[in-house]
Amino acid sequence: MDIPSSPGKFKMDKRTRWHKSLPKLAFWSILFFGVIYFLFFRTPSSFSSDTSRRSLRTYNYGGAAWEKKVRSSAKVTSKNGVSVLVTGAAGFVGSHVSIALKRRGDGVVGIDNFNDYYDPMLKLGRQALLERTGVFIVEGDINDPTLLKKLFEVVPFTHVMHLAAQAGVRYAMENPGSYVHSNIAGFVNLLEVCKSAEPQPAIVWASSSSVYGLNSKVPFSEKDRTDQPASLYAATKKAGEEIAHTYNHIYGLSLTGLRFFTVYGPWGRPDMAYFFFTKDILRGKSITIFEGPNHGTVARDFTYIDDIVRGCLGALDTAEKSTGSGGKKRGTAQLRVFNLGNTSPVPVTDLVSILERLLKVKAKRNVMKMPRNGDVQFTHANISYAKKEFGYKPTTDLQTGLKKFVRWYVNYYSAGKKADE
Ligand SMILES: O=C(O)[C@H]1O[C@H](OP(=O)(O)OP(=O)(O)OC[C@H]2O[C@@H](n3ccc(=O)[nH]c3=O)[C@H](O)[C@@H]2O)[C@H](O)[C@@H](O)[C@H]1O
Repeated sequence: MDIPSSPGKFKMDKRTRWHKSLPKLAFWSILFFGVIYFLFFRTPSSFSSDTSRRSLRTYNYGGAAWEKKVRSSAKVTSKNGVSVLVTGAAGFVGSHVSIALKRRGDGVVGIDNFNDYYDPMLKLGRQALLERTGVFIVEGDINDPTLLKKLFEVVPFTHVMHLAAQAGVRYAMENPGSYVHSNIAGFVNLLEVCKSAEPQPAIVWASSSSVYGLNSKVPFSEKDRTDQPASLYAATKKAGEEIAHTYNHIYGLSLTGLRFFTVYGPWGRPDMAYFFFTKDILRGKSITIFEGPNHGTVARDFTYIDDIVRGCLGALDTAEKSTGSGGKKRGTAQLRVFNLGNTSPVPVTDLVSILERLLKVKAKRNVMKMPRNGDVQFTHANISYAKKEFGYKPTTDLQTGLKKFVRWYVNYYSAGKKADE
């Protein structure tokens, strides 16, 4: 480094050193401005935002080879196939839906930011599965308008399956900003790009059973009130439903929201109770089971992933075209919201008993009063609307579904992958 060892020496060599330093100065200036350019103009806004989760890698998109991969992944191979952009494609539901669409001959391109909300190795594992099925996942953020516009330039997607989100009910108290960033800002950014796309795509997106919040009328029907969210997660999903209404009303976007009820299964999310209960039971660690007031039962309408995938495809297949063009509405467009549940709530204590039987290990149960952390005591879906519109009929009970999950879990983690600490 060109730092003077003494002030005297510096004084003596000042002029000659200044001239000698010019090329170095130019080099460092170019490097400095290059870094600034990269940070602020080349990377998506989310990358510099501390409200988003950290991404595994820097995003790198564009170029002939990249476009070729996108086009090839979007290639429709069946007669009535459609081309679908799946957001959150390396996520739990996103990966299963992408594979199902591709297998039936639709063109599928995924997008995912591979953040570290939970073990990114799992997302990479899902990505590898998708690659083998012929689905390319673009690494990038739904908050990046340049990337989304570019994708629509390369492929005129007929549909968007929007499954990217910051999930998890309780984590919203730890990192509220990440929910606003993904579930609100990200959704709006996506809709902005979709509204201007030619043709506008039809959009199917993930809402949540949590929008029912403190609603006590069961089973939950789409007509019930959803103005009492119990968590910020629920509030952002409810906000998404209102935002969907606005974009449908102003721009003629066809929008279908799906209220998923506690989805579980192979390749699931490690932040969900059935997943970390399995991990802790196998390790001999105690698990905490919540109970309601007066020792009341806490229960969930646990829904198996394959049933959810069928629901997603049904919603996509019955989605009508958007009606806008040139960024303007040209007629009334479809706006729908469906419950996708199992219609058979199971107490969390029963979930634990099923896991004990499947794992052949007794759980160390620690029962405690449900903290006020966003959880609700009970969920139960009325699914008659989805049944009527696209024949939605869940077929997997919790026992059967957990058996498949446990088989996957044991295989996956015994093959050398460690469950996240
Ligand atoms: O349907 C949804 O829209 C949401 O479903 C899921 O939320 P939840 O139904 O809350 O699932 P999950 O956390 O697995 O807790 C399951 C049960 O275990 C209880 N639970 C939980 C943790 C614990 O330590 N102890 C416990 O008893 C807990 O009280 C609860 O009764 C998704 O995570 C969420 O992203 C969203 O998609």
